[in-house]
Amino acid sequence: MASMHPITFIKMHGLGNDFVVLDSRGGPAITTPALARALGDRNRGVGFDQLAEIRDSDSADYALEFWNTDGSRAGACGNASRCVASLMLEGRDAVRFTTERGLLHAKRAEGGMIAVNMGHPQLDWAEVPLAGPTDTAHLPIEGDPAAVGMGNPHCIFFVPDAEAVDLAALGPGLEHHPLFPARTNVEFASLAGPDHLRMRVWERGAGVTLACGSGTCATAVAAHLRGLTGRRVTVDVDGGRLTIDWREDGVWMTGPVARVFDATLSPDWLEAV
Ligand SMILES: N[C@H](CCC[C@H](N)C(=O)O)C(=O)O
Repeated sequence: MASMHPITFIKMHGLGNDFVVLDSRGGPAITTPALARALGDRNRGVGFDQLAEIRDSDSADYALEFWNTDGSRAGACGNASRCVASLMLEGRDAVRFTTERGLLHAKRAEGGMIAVNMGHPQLDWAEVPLAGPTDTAHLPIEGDPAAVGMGNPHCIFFVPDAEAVDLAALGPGLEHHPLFPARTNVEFASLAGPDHLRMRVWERGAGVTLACGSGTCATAVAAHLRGLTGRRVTVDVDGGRLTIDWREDGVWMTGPVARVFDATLSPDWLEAV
């Protein structure tokens, strides 16, 4: 892939859910499926769970586009949204940005944390999307999972012990289950205490990750709808802790972010992509 200008990027993570952030505002979009796959290669590229590209927006402060390591697009990514917001919040109290699912908001929270409103959950089968009319609260899949959309699809299982689940063994089959025509992210959660969940995730297009913001929101929504928790919960994922608050104006997610390094892609490497 030839490029006229050096491409710089920022490596970030939220609870170990790691990202390459590209900023192509003021110019043409950079990411292609081939570039996402090459950059996502942890041996020959940089490595990430998702790539987030910042674009210009007519209606908000900026727009965000998300890519998985397999070169597919993701409609939502909560942790990358929080990471990019932390950059954009410099000198501002709040930011508004557009994603595939619409307008979202983010702001600073206590202790250096960043909070993002991930919007309203999608509980209708067509919105998730599922393959046909189905009760999203109880899917006809062994283990009685629920389906929740957060701008991307999630299939959530409540199990006695999330830590005992073999994600790598179960993830691929569920990601490609025929009930989910756009594939799905898969979460396994157990109740760790009052309004406290333990959750682990297999991500569509990326595999096992240490955290998934949209998945945490979807799990908190499903847990509340099943009567397991209130509307505000603490969720422990493999990479740390997120707080989810399902309010009137949407599902808020609060947690830490980290900027790891800034770098420039080598033109020679880019040429070979
Ligand atoms: N890690 C992201 C979700 C990526 C979802 C992606 N794997 C998809 O294809 O939907 C998050 O923090 O929300």
